[in-house]
Amino acid sequence: MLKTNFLDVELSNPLMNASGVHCMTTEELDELAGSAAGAFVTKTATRDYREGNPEPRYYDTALGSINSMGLPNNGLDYYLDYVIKRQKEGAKLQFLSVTGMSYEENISLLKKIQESEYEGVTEFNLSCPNVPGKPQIAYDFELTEKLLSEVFTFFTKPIGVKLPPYFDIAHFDEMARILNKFPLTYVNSVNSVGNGLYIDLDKEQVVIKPKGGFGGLGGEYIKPTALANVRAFRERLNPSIKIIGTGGVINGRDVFEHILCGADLVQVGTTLHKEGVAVFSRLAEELQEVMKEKGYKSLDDFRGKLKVIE
Ligand SMILES: O=C1NC(=O)NC(C(=O)O)N1
Repeated sequence: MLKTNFLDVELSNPLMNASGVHCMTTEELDELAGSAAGAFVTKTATRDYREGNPEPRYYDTALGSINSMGLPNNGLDYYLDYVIKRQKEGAKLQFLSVTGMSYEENISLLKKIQESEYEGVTEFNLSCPNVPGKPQIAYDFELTEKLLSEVFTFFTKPIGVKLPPYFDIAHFDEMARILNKFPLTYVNSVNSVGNGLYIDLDKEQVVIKPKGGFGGLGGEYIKPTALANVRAFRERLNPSIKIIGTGGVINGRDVFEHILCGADLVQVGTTLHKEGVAVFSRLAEELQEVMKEKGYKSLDDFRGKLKVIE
């Protein structure tokens, strides 16, 4: 009922973690691999190990979360070794998330993956909002086009881009125009809604230390934005470019809405952080329930079929 196909690999369901949540260590990754999730993605890796921003840097709220992690990770080799090992053990589909701390590092990271034994998917994170002084790449259209143009002069393995949310139709148009130039496997919309501010009223204080309390928002706050980005890119991108929908998934109905907007896979961040890997079986059951209520037998029956008001 929930089975889906991605790069000719059959997945039991369209659910996976959002990069950054429950995927920093091999123990966490093993737990994801052993869970009901259809697939998993690693924490975004930079070339070298990164401590990340000072704590507190993550805070769960009633309606979602705010984070300013600052790309803490164990370095590319740690994650590359992990996915290659699992690939040799027969893993069919894996996602490795990467980003560089400079233009040159972005290129050198992808060259290293291209030259490695890894045959899985690379998720190129163009949208981390939390490294002080490092603007989100994908908000710079020229830079994004320049970077992807160079990447595709040598990169031939499956690759998707993790995008920030856009809030202007002209930006959807411009970004889609650029992305349609490249043989991307997919586009993942959205990363956290950058630079929000959450206040502890009793203390009259922010709740995270980095950047004066500014951080990326996740959870219920961002579902309408996430759905709009999934829908906008599905409407604009070549059908050969798949869509991964991320943002605001609390229950099976939210998963259904992402797929209705065009998502092929759906990632879960904040709710996974709050609930642990049991969230995947809950969401799978709830999605099946919604589909049954509506008389759908497969995801293809309703994917991308959101109706407008004529
Ligand atoms: O791309 C990212 N998005 C986030 O919301 N946080 C992390 C991070 O800060 O490392 N990175």
